[in-house]
Amino acid sequence: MTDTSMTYMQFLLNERRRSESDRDLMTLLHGVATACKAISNSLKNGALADVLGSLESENVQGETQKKLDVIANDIFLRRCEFSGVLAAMVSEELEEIYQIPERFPKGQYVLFFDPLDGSSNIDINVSVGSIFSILRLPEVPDVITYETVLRPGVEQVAAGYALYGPSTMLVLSIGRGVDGFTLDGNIGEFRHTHSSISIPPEAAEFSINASRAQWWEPPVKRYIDDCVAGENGPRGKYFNMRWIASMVAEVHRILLRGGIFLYPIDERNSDAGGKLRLFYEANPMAFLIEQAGGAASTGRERILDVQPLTPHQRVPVILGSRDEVELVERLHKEYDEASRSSVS
Ligand SMILES: O=P(O)(O)OC[C@H]1O[C@](O)(COP(=O)(O)O)[C@@H](O)[C@@H]1O
Ligand SMILES: [Mg+2]
Ligand SMILES: [Mg+2]
Repeated sequence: MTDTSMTYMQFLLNERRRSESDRDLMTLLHGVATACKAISNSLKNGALADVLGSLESENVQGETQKKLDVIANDIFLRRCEFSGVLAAMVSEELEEIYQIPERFPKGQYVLFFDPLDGSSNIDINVSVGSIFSILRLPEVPDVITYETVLRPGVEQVAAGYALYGPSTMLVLSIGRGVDGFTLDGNIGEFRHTHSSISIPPEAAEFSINASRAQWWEPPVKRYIDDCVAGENGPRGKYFNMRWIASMVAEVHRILLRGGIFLYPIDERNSDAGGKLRLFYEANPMAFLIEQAGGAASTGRERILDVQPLTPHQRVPVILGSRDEVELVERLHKEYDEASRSSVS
């Protein structure tokens, strides 16, 4: 039974005592939670406050920025830059690395974040989120370059997300399982509501943007066709489908009731390497999913082992219940082997 009287701050202090995690990591995790509370507040008034709609500007991904993408980005920078524990920040909304201003002390941590995930849902009042990933540098160089921070996902020391839904939640791992907190509007504090979250290995629910089926690779087509075939098909059971178009909301559902989420590489996004970004979407979600007993793959490789090349790199994402992800990986392996043997 989760002791819901425990606040997020108390949880961090306990974790610090139990796992000798250093004080600086807890300071940063507190700053991130404060940023998420402020974003939750900005969202709450929706059309009553001037936060909906798009700007003229585009981000480094070539996407038109939503007002809230920029508001949330500023909130993260302002709430974390003075923490004294950061070496730099990397955001979906900033092309360059955000260097910590000279006037603030620096530390060894790098914060990667997607300030507002599920942006296409903001103006229609559907759940959105924020995603973060934390890396610890061996030392603090004077100037942080991308070479310094382009580390594989296995090196993350913490990751999590905030979900701005009917309630606001924060889900986090510091490498010792996954815990969830719900924002208590009466005291303005996150309280511990979900402890040691674990994903059931089997699943009967998939989520994928089916409008892209025409461009999928054969292994993905095969996997989805078999699910859709239901009881009379090769899987011998019914599979339900969900697509919220907010990765945070999909991952949250999977953490709580299992399932599989796929945003695979396809003919339309293959030049970009996929849709979702490695550093502030795929890596943090893969860290959480694995900590909860699930699996996260590109279809051909464990996401946390992907060797990063560029800061806003995209990768195929297939994550969730272990048995399902392993099945999708097997289908990719068989397909690649068959393709290779057919050309040789
Ligand atoms: O528009 P599509 O193809 O359904 O894609 C939805 C996906 O794109 C995203 O919105 C991308 O994230 P951002 O909103 O942070 O750019 C994911 O949250 C979601 O899973
Ligand atoms: Mg996103
Ligand atoms: Mg975003």
